[in-house]
Amino acid sequence: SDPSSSTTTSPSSAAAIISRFQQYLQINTAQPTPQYYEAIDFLLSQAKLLSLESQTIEFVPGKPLLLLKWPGSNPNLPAILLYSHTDVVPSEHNKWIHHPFSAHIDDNGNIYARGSQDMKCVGMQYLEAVRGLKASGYQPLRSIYLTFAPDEEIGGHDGAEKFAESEVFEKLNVGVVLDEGLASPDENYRAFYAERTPWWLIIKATGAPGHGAKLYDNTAMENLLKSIESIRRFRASQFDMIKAGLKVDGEVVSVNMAFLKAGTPSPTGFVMNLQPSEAEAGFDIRVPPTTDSESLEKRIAEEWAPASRNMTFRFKQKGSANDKFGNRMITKTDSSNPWWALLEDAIRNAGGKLGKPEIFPASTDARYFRRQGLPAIGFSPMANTPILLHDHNEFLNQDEYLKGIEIYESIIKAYASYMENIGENRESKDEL
Ligand code: MET
Ligand SMILES: [Zn+2]
Ligand SMILES: [Zn+2]
Repeated sequence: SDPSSSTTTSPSSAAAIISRFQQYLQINTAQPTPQYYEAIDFLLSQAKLLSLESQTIEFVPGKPLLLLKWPGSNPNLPAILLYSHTDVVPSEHNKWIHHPFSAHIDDNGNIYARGSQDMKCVGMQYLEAVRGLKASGYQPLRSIYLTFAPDEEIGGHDGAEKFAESEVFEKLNVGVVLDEGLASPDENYRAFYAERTPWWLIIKATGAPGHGAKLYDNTAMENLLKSIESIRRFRASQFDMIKAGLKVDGEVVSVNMAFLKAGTPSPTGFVMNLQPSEAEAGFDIRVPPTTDSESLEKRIAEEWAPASRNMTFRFKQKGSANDKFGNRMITKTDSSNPWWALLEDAIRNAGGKLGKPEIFPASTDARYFRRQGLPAIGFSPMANTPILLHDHNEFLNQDEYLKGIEIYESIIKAYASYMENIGENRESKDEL
């Protein structure tokens, strides 16, 4: 038979691997109407070919979470969880050079798709790494779980949050979680030991309504603008520390205005000669794990939305700072956490380089596992790649993707072969 044709049709060939990645990318799982069942069906068909055990769980109807298992030979040892989310953020199709669900590969080998970086790459790379390890005859000591979860991009409340709090999860006896990281424009991969927690703040001003021609105090618009100015100054103070090179993204509080809602609408536009009695603004705030959240809350109550200026505030989302044992949600990177050193070694052994441990500047579902007191590491093997998550023209180069599979084979092997019984009695250890 023709050897070249058998290479291209073999499931382990690069062409077959890339084609499976494209297939996953082509499923439209964009919020707010992700096609979850199509994604799960595709992943399940892959899991069957790999003889993995599978279970689909719907903590909330219509929001399936796929749980796969490669059983280890020693089920008493805590297991490894390879975590990914199936949903992606929406995209403005007509502003992309290739349609975001085409998974088009250009002449440079760049694969364009929403989710190519965040984080369908990682989900499929886990599966491909499992395929490679199985083909090599590897047998894990620890059980390996793969989770494909819904709704990360809208907060993870009906996905990872419920999963991490479930009895199903407790029974898995997970010892360490891998979740997403970020692309790196240089040759060093990035790994994250913590993340900023999201506070989605809505402030509302009320004030006296009146004629558009009148100057008077305590209008809703004026009250809101004073707050916006105060928030803008705070934002600048945080950004200045980054600009001065004193801090990096994950170490300061970010505040960005997400919306402004004010005015009196009419069929022909906003009414111009009427000062509205209400005005609202929404802010995406990200709080580092080291920030004193009480003082930030005080700042919000006293400076950004003071009752004395007829302001109120509420949180659309407010992540917790501490885990369920009252500890800060920070995964250790020192010798007390062998998973970190194992990760570093495994990446190096596969020919990759890892930069310094970082705080993830945005938010991931890893926070729900850290909240359970578990070590969770954010890592997406994308070096030499511009950071394009949530951006137009998100892409990942196919060679980087293939390299990432080798990196995961090395990591999974190191993790699932690790003998030491760790990750147990965490609660009592913290009390000592
Ligand atoms: C705030 S929920 C997390 C959604 C997304 N990963 C983000 O960081 O914006
Ligand atoms: Zn993500
Ligand atoms: Zn995202």
